[in-house]
Amino acid sequence: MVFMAKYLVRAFSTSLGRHSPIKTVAIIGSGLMGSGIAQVAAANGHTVTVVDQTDEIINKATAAIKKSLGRVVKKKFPDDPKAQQTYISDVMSHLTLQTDAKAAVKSADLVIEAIVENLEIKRKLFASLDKAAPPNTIFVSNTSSIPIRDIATATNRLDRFGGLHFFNPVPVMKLVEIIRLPETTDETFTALESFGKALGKKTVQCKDTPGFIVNRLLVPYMLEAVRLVERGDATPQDIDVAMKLGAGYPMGPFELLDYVGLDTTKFIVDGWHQRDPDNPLYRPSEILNKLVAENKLGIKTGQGFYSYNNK
Ligand SMILES: CCCCCCC[C@H](O)CC(=O)SCCNC(=O)CCNC(=O)[C@H](O)C(C)(C)COP(=O)([O-])OP(=O)([O-])OC[C@H]1O[C@@H](n2cnc3c(N)ncnc32)[C@H](O)[C@@H]1OP(=O)([O-])[O-]
Ligand SMILES: NC(=O)c1ccc[n+]([C@@H]2O[C@H](COP(=O)([O-])OP(=O)(O)OC[C@H]3O[C@@H](n4cnc5c(N)ncnc54)[C@H](O)[C@@H]3O)[C@@H](O)[C@H]2O)c1
Repeated sequence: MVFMAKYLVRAFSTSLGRHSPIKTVAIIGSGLMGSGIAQVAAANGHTVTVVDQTDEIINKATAAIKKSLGRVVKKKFPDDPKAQQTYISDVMSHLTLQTDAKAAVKSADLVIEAIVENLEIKRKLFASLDKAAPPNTIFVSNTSSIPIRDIATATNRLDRFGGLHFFNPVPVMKLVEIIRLPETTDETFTALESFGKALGKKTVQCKDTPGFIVNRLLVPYMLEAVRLVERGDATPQDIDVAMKLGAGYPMGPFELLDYVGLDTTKFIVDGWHQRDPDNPLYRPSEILNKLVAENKLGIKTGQGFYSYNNK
């Protein structure tokens, strides 16, 4: 009986992935996350339009996707350059990159927002997309730290709104958190779950609680690492070595901060500090503020806690 129940659960969850009602996806924001999500959605057969603010940014994103696909095919088709090229061309043929968000959402089953971590900018975007997209289109935000409700109330579709939180680098990280509002319908939730599975990800669900699951635990850890340095207790290099070799993490906290982006990190810390000013966990960090003021944002600008100019 137990075996039968397990079998049915597994069969159902597999069929969910295969029969995702989401075929056409618009992704707003072509940075680290938007380009990664676009790549994975296109590689799994979705028709994807990615939107950003300028052609220059779009070109950069196209190059980043091709570079990442280059890494994927090396593993998928070792020693077969022709198959590698065919795969890359096929994925790219499912992708359009452009600058008109309203046009992009007109035929989308799902809109994924992956723009800068700023509530007012996200609300403004969603308010305008709400008017341009068909009524049945589902909207999600990939926000790291902003309550989904605060973003969703800019629209009139709370029943078709949720959070879909991917992890960086999207082509490699296997998890997607699905955030559900009380108004999110079962139909919307199931569609998001099947979309996550269709992308080959493991999904977990969480209420609209600060940081959801992963960032609720990760952010205090990362900030405590920065405070160790601010107190002069240890260097970033030694802390990174310690956490990799002593705790088994694939990256140390400073490598990960540079990887995630120090601007995104600062947006998260400032937002949580504003919401919860007495909580010492989210006290602003002097080092982080200084690096961001100097446009040292991590890997994406070539300099953060570490320098990447020679890489
Ligand atoms: C204040 C706090 C702030 C918190 C912010 C939160 C942010 C956010 O909301 C949540 C997050 O995302 S949190 C962040 C969550 N993220 C983490 O915690 C990440 C932690 N880091 C890691 O898991 C690893 O260091 C990496 C996977 C990044 C690199 O692995 P590695 O072993 O050091 O180096 P490797 O050997 O080069 O790569 C290994 C394999 O991956 C492949 N590949 C890599 N990049 C690729 C790409 N872009 N495309 C395609 N493929 C890519 C590569 O080809 C290779 O394949 P192979 O078949 O094995 O040859
Ligand atoms: N960096 C991470 O590791 C990570 C992980 C998970 C979630 N997130 C979240 O994903 C979102 C994007 O983060 P990112 O790291 O990809 O940022 P990023 O800075 O790499 O990219 C953001 C992109 O959005 C574009 N953009 C800004 N406003 C826009 C608008 N109005 N219309 C169209 N494009 C616009 C920018 O030009 C930029 O290309 C944020 O909400 C962030 O919190 C980030």
